[in-house]
Amino acid sequence: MDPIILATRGSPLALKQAELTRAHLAKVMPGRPVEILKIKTTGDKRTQWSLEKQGGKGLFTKELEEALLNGQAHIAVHSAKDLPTEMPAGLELAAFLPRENPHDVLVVQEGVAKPKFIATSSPRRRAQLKRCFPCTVWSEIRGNVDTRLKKVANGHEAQATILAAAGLKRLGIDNWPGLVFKPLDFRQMVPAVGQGAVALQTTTELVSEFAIADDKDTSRSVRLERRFLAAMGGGCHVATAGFVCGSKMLTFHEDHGFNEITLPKGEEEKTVDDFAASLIKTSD
Ligand SMILES: NCc1[nH]cc(CCC(=O)O)c1CC(=O)O
Repeated sequence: MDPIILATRGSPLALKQAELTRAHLAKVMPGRPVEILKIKTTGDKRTQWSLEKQGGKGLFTKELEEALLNGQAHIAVHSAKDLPTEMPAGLELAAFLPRENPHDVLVVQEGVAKPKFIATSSPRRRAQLKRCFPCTVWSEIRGNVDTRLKKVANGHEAQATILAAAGLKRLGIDNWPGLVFKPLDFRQMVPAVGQGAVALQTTTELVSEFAIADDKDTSRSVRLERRFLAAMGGGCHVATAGFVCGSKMLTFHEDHGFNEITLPKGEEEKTVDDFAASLIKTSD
């Protein structure tokens, strides 16, 4: 039987996500061999680029999408968080793996109660944590999860950073010499849209074939979160956050602060659209 080819970035976290996908497909489509194709994205090549200033959309996804469109791969495995809301024609999200812990974690040098210097390249994280640490000086940080942990532990760049619990968990990291991990609750830090979820993207022709791999609960939440982000006109360079849990959606936006809304059954999409429209209207 022809193998299913998974396109993935080569970072340690991306490779873990590809392995998870392989294991998940082995369960839902037993007997189908799965191969992993590593692809370097612009974001992997341009390690010195500021994600805020030169970031642009799709820095970690574009080359994976190209592999789908030119037939090199059947599925592109993405961190849902890194995936722009606009998708090239002919591509769709076929499935989401069950979501990992969606929380963010403040990683601080041991013995530092209030970090004066925090490094993060995420405007979402900075805008939210500024409320807890108004006097902190903020800088950007790049690199894989372990690179960032090393940078903070050796103290050259900052005294603290913020990481996704999901990434740490998937890499099997639950402590680091010289650092303390402090999980942030949702009121301090609304997660990024899609955080903790792995999205399986395919061509339109293959969507139905891989729909069997979809975790319905994750899919519903992340699709609603992405709908909110799209309505707010955001990518990862805007401080917009959204997280759906059961019948609630938590949001944060730099101009509108924190909000919690209820999503009535059967009217979830309309409620998200109306809420986004009401926020946009108040900023006119
Ligand atoms: N932007 C990089 C990125 N993309 C996804 C994750 C973590 C895993 C996830 O959220 O699913 C990370 C690292 C981080 O934010 O700490």
